[in-house]
Amino acid sequence: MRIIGLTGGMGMGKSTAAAAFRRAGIPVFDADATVHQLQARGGRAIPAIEAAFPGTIRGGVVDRAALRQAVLGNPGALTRLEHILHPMVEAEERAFVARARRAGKPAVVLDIPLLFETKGDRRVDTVVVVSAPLAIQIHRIGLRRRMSKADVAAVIARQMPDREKRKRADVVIQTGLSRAHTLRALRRFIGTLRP
Ligand SMILES: CC(C)(COP(=O)(O)OP(=O)(O)OC[C@H]1O[C@@H](n2cnc3c(N)ncnc32)[C@H](O)[C@@H]1O)[C@@H](O)C(=O)NCCC(=O)NCCS
Ligand SMILES: Nc1ncnc2c1ncn2[C@@H]1O[C@H](COP(=O)(O)OP(=O)(O)OP(=O)(O)O)[C@@H](O)[C@H]1O
Repeated sequence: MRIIGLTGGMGMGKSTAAAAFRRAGIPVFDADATVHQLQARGGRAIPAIEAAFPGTIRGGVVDRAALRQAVLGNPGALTRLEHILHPMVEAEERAFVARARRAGKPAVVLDIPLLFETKGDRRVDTVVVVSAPLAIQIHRIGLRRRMSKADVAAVIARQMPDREKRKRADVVIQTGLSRAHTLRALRRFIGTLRP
């Protein structure tokens, strides 16, 4: 089974690319969504987050805005949060890969924003990086997310620079042009996966 890592900075187009893989019948593991599940009602991460960041759990679920406030711009706190979450995300990822293997899937995609930062690139066969110029990245984040400019800058600063990701990629998908252009490039890559 071919394991493809999909990564790229915030707003670079990971979710758009992941949707194209899903449409082609390739199962996608979504690390951001896994974090959300771990923090939602009954989520496994809630007790540890409550202990480390008192006041960020409201009504039994993580108040993400409050947690963001507690960790962004505070690298030590963000590292503590990552140490709680990343082992749980990796356990979910391993279970996902094992299920796909048992089901005889020819390929899977791991959509992981921090793929390189967490050394996840060692666990995949091919790394696909989605990339667009910084100005377009910031514009797209602004369209979609209710995050302050300072929060956006803090997240981008935390992530490996785009040029470094491109250097380490096996395949770079440009998302700075039209959506049609991006989808064509993805279809070309997906075509190379057929046995
Ligand atoms: C800080 C939190 C509470 C903010 O939640 P919120 O709903 O506001 O944002 P969301 O999760 O959608 O993330 C926004 C963007 O920031 C990126 N991001 C999230 N956490 C991190 C991080 N630790 N380092 C770099 N980028 C990150 C995401 O990939 C996404 O592009 C949340 O992102 C979180 O719990 N992060 C820690 C877990 C983590 O490292 N996630 C990254 C993927 S494994
Ligand atoms: N090739 C493209 N052309 C035009 N717009 C695009 C393209 N790719 C993505 N977008 C737009 O850019 C925004 C960000 O894309 P997407 O949600 O796929 O990024 P992401 O990397 O998953 O972001 P995040 O890490 O913040 O979740 C979306 O509003 C999407 O519609």
